[in-house]
Amino acid sequence: MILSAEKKSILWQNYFGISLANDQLSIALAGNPNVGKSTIFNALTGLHQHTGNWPGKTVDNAQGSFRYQQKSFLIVDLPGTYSLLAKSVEEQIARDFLCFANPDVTVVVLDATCLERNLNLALQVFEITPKVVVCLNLMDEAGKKNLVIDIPSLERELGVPVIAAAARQGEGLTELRRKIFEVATGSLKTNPRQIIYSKDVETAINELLPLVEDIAINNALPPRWIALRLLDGDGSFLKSLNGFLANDQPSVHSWEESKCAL
Ligand SMILES: Nc1nc2c(ncn2[C@@H]2O[C@H](COP(=O)(O)OP(=O)(O)OP(=O)(O)O)[C@@H](O)[C@H]2O)c(=O)[nH]1
Ligand SMILES: [Mg+2]
Repeated sequence: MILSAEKKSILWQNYFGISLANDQLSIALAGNPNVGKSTIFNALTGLHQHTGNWPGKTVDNAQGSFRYQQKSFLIVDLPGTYSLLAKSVEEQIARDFLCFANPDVTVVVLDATCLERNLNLALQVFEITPKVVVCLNLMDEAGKKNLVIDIPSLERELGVPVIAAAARQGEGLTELRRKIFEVATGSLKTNPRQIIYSKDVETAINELLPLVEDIAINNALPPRWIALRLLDGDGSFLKSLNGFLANDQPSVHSWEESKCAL
């Protein structure tokens, strides 16, 4: 379900302490630590930035805005995370934002010098939202290591736009803005690669789906993602989900109630 602009801006204020205007398109900037997220954030937003803390946490929060093709964009620089199976506070913040904020586009920044490790996060984000642009940053460093990356093939394999960039040198950012615009406005449709798990896991997912569907619909969060976290026994995610349902979706039953139905 797509949240209305009004409902989304209330949710952002209440849950994330971020002021999102009704006519603004929203961008989440995610990636492993130290891959150049803040460099990209600074290059896109210039002086139009606002920093603070995430509500109730001592972790920095940076938001900024820019205009492109007569549209205003609000971009949120998320803490670096290796995985959405969150352990640290930083990882929980990034995971909660990606799961509950419903950004119009998520930019996943990858380090081109260690693609394999970085792709893990991209594949996890694909399970939450199709509206993804991959920014393959540090291409200059990859060049120094004689790494050659076949971008069109990677794009085909991933099913989302892949932009090669060297953000410190300002390379790739014009194309990045264009793809952000196209995915956020829906003029470019993506089809991110989905992980198919073992037969047993897929059977278990299918058994859980009917039980989590109405939670998922009200949250704009794919039921499959919720089912996977239940199978993981991911207590941190379930706690966040309950908190979110209690604060913003009081009409939706909590996970504790759904568990009774299982
Ligand atoms: N060579 C090169 N260095 C870059 C590039 N992009 C960013 N850097 C450098 O990489 C370092 C980390 O960049 P940040 O933008 O702070 O990375 P980050 O992802 O925000 O890091 P965390 O917030 O700690 O997760 C800085 O020294 C940047 O100047 C690039 O494309 N090429
Ligand atoms: Mg940073």
